[in-house]
Amino acid sequence: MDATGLDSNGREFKTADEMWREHTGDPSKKTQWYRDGVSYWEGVNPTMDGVLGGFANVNEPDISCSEDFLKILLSERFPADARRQPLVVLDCGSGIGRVTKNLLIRYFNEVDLLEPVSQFLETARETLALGCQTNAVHKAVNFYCVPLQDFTPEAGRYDVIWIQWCIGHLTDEDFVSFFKRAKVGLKPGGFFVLKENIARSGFVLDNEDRSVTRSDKYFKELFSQCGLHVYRLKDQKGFPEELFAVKMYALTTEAPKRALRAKSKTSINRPRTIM
Ligand SMILES: C[S@@+](CC[C@H](N)C(=O)[O-])C[C@H]1O[C@@H](n2cnc3c(N)ncnc32)[C@H](O)[C@@H]1O
Repeated sequence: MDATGLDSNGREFKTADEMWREHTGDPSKKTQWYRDGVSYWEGVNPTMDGVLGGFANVNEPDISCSEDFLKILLSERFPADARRQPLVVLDCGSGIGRVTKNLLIRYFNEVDLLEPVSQFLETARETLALGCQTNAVHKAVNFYCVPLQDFTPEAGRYDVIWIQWCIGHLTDEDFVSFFKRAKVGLKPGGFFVLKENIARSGFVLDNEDRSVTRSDKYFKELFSQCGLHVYRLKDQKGFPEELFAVKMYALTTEAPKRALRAKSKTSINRPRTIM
């Protein structure tokens, strides 16, 4: 990737590849990169304020904007009158289960959670067991304590794989390899939702939590390497000005169907012989 970037100390990188080489260029550096990322989150309180970096107030606009997006996607891809099987979702980098509890459990019959920090996952398990709309037809089923780079989903289990505010921990190589493996976990018609902070250009490396904020262009280049297509895109609204912009991408394995183009004027108006 040839995007230029900065780290949180103001250091400039001419290319993302230069940054990745420096931080993850050999197996021991890469192991350390992922260890540092998880250690950072292990030191954070398992609370809403903790997982939202001190901005618990963004929970409400975040969930509301995600819900609007999800409703449209489900109605287009899995219309209620055509559904024959229960809806299943995977919440990746679920933290304390904030997105599951406030959104996913209401729309899906089964939710699986994946989170590498065990105290977060335990908090999610306890919160979800305490009711919060969990019942016989809407329930959290599997709790996987693994990082995304080591996870391969069960083939054909998920209608939706939701990935919010965690993909920045993955190197470009692991990003692409994760999505390629995860595609197999989707049911026919299934899709990914990726919700992420967006850099104005290139990338920004956070040296503290070992995560990279990528630009929209950077993400689109990676999606193309994964063989994924942007089916729909929505900008988050209502967040404080000082925060990064946030986008939601719905990604599919098949290219969006284009409406049949009307015959071009030139072909319509072209002189024809009278039969
Ligand atoms: C900003 S929190 C977001 C949590 C949750 N998605 C939410 O929106 O409330 C980032 C989460 O990513 C998790 N994480 C860190 N490294 C990860 C990795 N390699 N794979 C998956 N998740 C990771 C952290 O443990 C943390 O729970």
